[in-house]
Amino acid sequence: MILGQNQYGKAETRVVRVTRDGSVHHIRDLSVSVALSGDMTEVHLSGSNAAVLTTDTTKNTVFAFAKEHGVDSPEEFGIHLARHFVTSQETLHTARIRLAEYGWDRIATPGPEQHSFVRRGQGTRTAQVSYDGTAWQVLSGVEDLVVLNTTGSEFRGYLTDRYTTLPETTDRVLATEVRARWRHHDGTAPAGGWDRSHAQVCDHLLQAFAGTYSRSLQQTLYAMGSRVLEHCAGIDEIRLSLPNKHHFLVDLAPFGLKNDHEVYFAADRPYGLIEATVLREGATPAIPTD
Ligand SMILES: O=c1[nH]c(=O)c2[nH]c(=O)[nH]c2[nH]1
Repeated sequence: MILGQNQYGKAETRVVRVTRDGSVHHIRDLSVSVALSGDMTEVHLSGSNAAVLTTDTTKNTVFAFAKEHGVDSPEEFGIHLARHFVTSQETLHTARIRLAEYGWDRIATPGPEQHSFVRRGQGTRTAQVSYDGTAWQVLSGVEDLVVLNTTGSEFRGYLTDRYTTLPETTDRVLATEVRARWRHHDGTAPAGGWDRSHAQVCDHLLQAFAGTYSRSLQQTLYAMGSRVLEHCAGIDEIRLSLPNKHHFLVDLAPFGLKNDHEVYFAADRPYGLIEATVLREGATPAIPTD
């Protein structure tokens, strides 16, 4: 028997960092998952824990780093953690830090105190930082970003066989829940910073979704990915996973009513799942496909 790939660490540490600027407070809210790999044969085979930095310690490090370094951005926080684990223990060779950020918007209040927030409903920001002591990989991303076009979408001209029942449509609702991850060239920070870059990419994704006349969700996906690569020079690769959130026109004829693209049944499953990577020419694909 041979021990194959293995990794360990504390998953989904929820850390909320409040920064107090007098009576004006700022908040960053993260879920941080640490996965470490290295000389871990003995812990699996003989039960010696001598090479293991405990998952409890990795959780504590997340909290301590939130205090000591603050949270500038998920990417920057992940870089601090990955560098720390790989450079502080000889037995740890690689670190992969996954982060999800839950956004909070300020609730505008009349007085000088600014300490009230409302959870942002628009997508969850994600990041993944990997470091092996030499090379950095930084992926930024977004998930749960739900978007819908009420027209400007058709689907026809597809293959048919004896099992095909789907009618062709020249006007349908197109809706999806965007999951996107994009890779920064050499793990390098964007010129305007991680936060600005993230906001720009999300805006390009939304503009491409809204602005593309869609002959398929596949075509929309490619338009979204290529718009990001066209506008963001530091991004080499983007992977999109787009569930087709089907909206079926309801047959109102039994009630003597005409349905002129007004009433839809929003089915939640099954759903088509359209996934692809869009790459800059010459780039090597490195974003995992799962
Ligand atoms: O945009 C679409 N792509 C498909 O591949 C597909 N398949 C399907 O049934 N509906 C759709 N819609």
